Formats: sequence, C-alpha cells, structure tokens
Amino acid sequence: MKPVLSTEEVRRLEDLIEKEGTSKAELMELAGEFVASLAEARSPKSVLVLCGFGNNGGDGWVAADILSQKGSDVHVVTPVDPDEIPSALARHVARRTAGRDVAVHVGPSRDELVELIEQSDLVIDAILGTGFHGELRPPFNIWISALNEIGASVISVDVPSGLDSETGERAEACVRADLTATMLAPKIGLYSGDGPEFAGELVCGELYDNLDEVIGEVDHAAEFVDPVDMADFIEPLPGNIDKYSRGSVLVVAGSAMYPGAAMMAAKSAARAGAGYVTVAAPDSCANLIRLALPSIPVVAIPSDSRGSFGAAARSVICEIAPKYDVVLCGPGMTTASGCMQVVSGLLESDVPLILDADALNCLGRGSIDGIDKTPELLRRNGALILTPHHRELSRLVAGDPVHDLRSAIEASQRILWACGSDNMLVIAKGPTTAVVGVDKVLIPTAGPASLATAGSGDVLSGIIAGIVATAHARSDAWPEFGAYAVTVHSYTGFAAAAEMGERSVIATDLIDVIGQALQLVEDEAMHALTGLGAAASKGE
Ligand SMILES: NC(=O)C1=CN([C@@H]2O[C@H](COP(=O)(O)OP(=O)(O)OC[C@H]3O[C@@H](n4cnc5c(N)ncnc54)[C@H](O)[C@@H]3O)[C@@H](O)[C@H]2O)[C@@H](O)CC1
Ligand SMILES: Nc1ncnc2c1ncn2[C@@H]1O[C@H](COP(=O)(O)OP(=O)(O)O)[C@@H](O)[C@H]1O
Ligand SMILES: [K+]
Repeated sequence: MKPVLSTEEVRRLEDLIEKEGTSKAELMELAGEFVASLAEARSPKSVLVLCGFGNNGGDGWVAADILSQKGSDVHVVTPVDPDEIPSALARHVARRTAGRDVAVHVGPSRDELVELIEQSDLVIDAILGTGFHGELRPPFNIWISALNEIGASVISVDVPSGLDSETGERAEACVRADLTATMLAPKIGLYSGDGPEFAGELVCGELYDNLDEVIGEVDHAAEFVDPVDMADFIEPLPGNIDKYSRGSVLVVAGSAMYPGAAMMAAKSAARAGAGYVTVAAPDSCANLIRLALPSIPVVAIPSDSRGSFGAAARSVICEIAPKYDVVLCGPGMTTASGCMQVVSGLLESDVPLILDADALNCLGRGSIDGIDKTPELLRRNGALILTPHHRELSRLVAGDPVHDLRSAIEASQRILWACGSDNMLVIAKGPTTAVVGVDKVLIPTAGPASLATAGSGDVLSGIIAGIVATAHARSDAWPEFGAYAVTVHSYTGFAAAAEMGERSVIATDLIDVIGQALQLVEDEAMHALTGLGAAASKGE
C-alpha cells in the first residue's frame, strides 16, 4: 500500500527528512532530477519549462538545468527575473540555471508564450504546487489557458498547476497534464475532485532513500491499494468445501417498483464467489426474480399495498438472517415503513451486515440530526458495512455537502468515530471510492466512467457481499476485502468497456465480466509479486 498524504502531512514529512539530514535544497535537486529523467525518457529536442515563484518553480529550474546539460534545447519562462524570485531556494537554482545554456524569458506576452509552446516538443509545468490556494492570479491563468488551448504534451511537477493539492478542486484554468510527477508521496487532491482527470498518468518520485522508515512517522490521509496488496486475500478455491461453507449471502432487496436491483445484487454476489445466495424479496416481485435467476432461491416476504416490504417482513427476515454468513440489505427496497423496520431489525441482529442504497436512506430517515449524532443506531456486535454514494452519504450526515473524495472521507470518518467501532466500514462510492475504517482509509484503483450507470452500485454491493462471505474466517481484514471488492468492480468496468465500448456499458454487462475481473486482479497481483510486472492490464 502506498501512502497518500494531505498537504500538511507532506510538510511534516519534509521537516522530518530535514531533521534526518537531507535539506529541502537537496530535495529540490532530487525533485528536479526526477522530473528531468521523466522528460528525457520522452526524448524531446526542445523543452519549455514554465516556472512559478515558489519551490515548485525551483524544481522546474533544476530540471531545466539538467536537461540543457544533457543536450536538449531548453527555454524557461518565469514571471520575474531570477534575482527577484521570492523563495530563496528557488532563487538560488534559478540564478544558477540562468547562467547556463538555457534561454530565459521573463514575463512574455500571451502571443510570445504561444509561440514558445508551439516550438517545443514537451512542456514542464512547474508553475504551482502544494502552495497554490485561492483564485488563480495573472499571469498564471493566462499561461495555463494558452497551454491547454494548444494541447501541448505536458509533465506537471508535483500537481497540475491550478489544482488544489488538498481538495482536488481546480481553478478556472488548470493544467491538463499527460503525466504528473508527484514528489515523496501522492497528494490526496490528485485522487479527489478534478485531480484524476487533470493529473493524467501519475508517477511518484520517492526522492529520499529512507522514505519508507520516515513516512511511517507522519499520519497518512489514505493509502492507495494496488492489486499486489491483495495477493494475501486471493486464495484458490479449496476442494473440500460445499456450497454453504464456501460462503452464503442473504440479499434483502427489491420491490414491485425495482425488482432488477435485487436481481443484479444477488447475481453479482454469486458471480463474486458466494456458494449459496438467497434473495428475500417482497411477494409482489418474488416470482419475477425467481424467473430471472433460476439458480437463486427466492423467499417471498409479505408486501405492503405498494409492493414493498410490509409490516410482517421484519420478523420473517430476522429469523432467517442468522443462517447466512453475510446479509446484504437495500437495493431497490424503497423506504416504506416495512423497510425501515427491516433495517432496524437487522441492525439489532449479530449477523455481518452490508447496508446499501435504500437501506441507507432508511437509516438517514431514522435519525433526525444525522447518523453521526445518533451512533447508537449503528452500535452492534456484528460487523457492519455501509456503501453510500456521495448523495446518500450527505443524507446520512444530515445534509452536510459531500461532493468529492475528501469530503466523503471526512463524512465517513465522522460516522465511524461517533460509533467508535472497529467492526464497521464505510465504502464511500464516487469516481474515486474510499474504503474508510475507523483507523485507516484505503483508496483502491478507480474504475472508468463507464461505471457511472444505473445499477452499477447494486453490482458493487453484490460483489462486496460475495467476497466478504467467502472470507468469513478473516473478518479482521474487512477493509482489505472491501478494497479488493471495489477493485474487482473497477475492473469489471474496464473489461466491460473493452467489450461493449465505454459509452455503452450497462450494469448487467458488469455482472457478466465479474469472473474476468477477478482473474485480472489476481493476475496483476501474482505477476507483480513474482516480479514479472503487471502484464494483465485493465482489458487492454
Ligand atoms: N518544501 C520542500 O521541501 C520541497 C518542495 N518541493 C516543491 O515545492 C512545492 C511547494 O513549494 P511552495 O510551498 O513554495 O509553493 P508553490 O511553489 O506551489 O507555490 C507558492 C507560490 O505560488 C504563489 N501562489 C499561490 N497561490 C497563488 C494563486 N492563487 N495565484 C497565483 N500565484 C499563487 C505564491 O505567491 C507563491 O509564490 C511542491 O509542490 C514541490 O513541487 C520539492 O522541491 C521537494 C522539496
Ligand atoms: N465517473 C466515475 N468513474 C468511475 N467510477 C464511477 C464513476 N461514477 C460512479 N462510479 C462508480 O459506480 C458505482 C455507482 O454506484 P451507485 O451510484 O450506487 O449506482 P446505483 O445506485 O445506480 O446502483 C459506484 O461504485 C461508483 O464508485
Ligand atoms: K505544477
């Protein structure tokens, strides 16, 4: 797992590294070398380096110096003369570089800048890094819009300029990079909001030899989880099991209005490896589900007049629930009063429970000031996984806005810390999904935008249920299994997009490629472990 840091955590890390004997000036030299090596790999004849006032600009000046010494034709654009750069570290390297065989352009007009961009094979964006905040001021807004308009090939240093490294929010003008060379550790904003779209490919320069030791001494906003981190959680199917011991799931879901959600969640749980999946659905739609899923038993539960779970549902469901390794409740269920009763009954039981979709909306309706103010509703002995998307999460915390990864992590942590339970997980879904436990935040590989299709969340909750059910002996590692399930879901997105075209994927396509996605994740994990490299790529 790779640490993902907040801006403040990066500052603390740099201070610690300095205490260990590597100065910030040395780190700047190493950062510049790293950027230069990435630029060199693209064999540019002519490189344009756009430098800002701060240390991000300093990294750019160092890279310019190295590239010119290696024979590239290097132009540097700076808003002020090197002698007037306010950051002492950056001023030092700027003066040094300006004395070498590098063409320096101070405060060019837009037209002059456009000409310079057009004449170069590669642009290095060292305008703004972690020090950027607030509204983007001239001349950088002009530089960035010119750069994006021309569509030059761009390497951004640390973060794309104009992107807030903490929130992932972008300024009106923000560099659209092909590659972002981030220093020491990725910043959380690179995964949040507009970060993934504007950063392009992300590579991290560790810069410091003993980074692994020092980085453990600062808090981590999150950890990025690769398939290789899942190698311990992927086990071959043992021969001496039966359908029950393999892992059983009860899916409590569906209504006359939304029978499909129950079908998709149940089928996904089975495809993700559960040996025995049962659906408990209102009798209004039970037959429909039976017909669609011949391999899955369906228990018909008394409905209300609108075809949702009725008043008698709670006792019937709570009686059968303990027979299963995991219960998944919510998809397509509606928030009728019978459903609210079902959710509260299941919360009172000890069975490991996943609450998704309408079960979360029932929870939200059942607590007036937000679920973080009424944690007693969630306190239980059995494990609990909540899988809200941003809107559901916002409803759970009484309407506080949740609109990006960072706010989703914060809202999830508020709920978890209020409950104080290490037996609970919030899987906060979004373009980048976070698996949030009381003491750790995992960020699995995000899927493609093809996943933004109705029913995709039902597929995810089914995959989570299937994976968790088959791992029942290892409940201590639910965050890791949650991350594994999210990764598999992401890979269904890649595999389905490769088959169907990225715009045409619908949720049922994702179910059909769960097996393929499980195999892709396993191949990547095993290849990386055995040093063969990640040969199996995401459906390419
Ligand atoms: N501190 C360190 O030890 C290291 C820092 N490094 C680099 O240093 C960067 C951080 O450097 P700084 O803290 O100097 O910050 P930056 O260089 O990211 O930005 C600070 C400068 O940007 C200007 N600025 C801020 N907001 C602006 C806005 N809205 N419009 C226009 N200008 C704005 C400020 O006036 C200031 O001069 C990192 O991103 C990284 O690239 C690396 O050299 C590695 C070592
Ligand atoms: N732009 C995107 N890129 C990648 N994944 C996405 C994107 N938008 C949504 N997703 C994923 O798709 C799923 C959608 O779930 P959800 O909103 O619950 O759908 P539904 O309620 O229709 O089933 C989540 O797993 C989410 O992480
Ligand atoms: K930058």
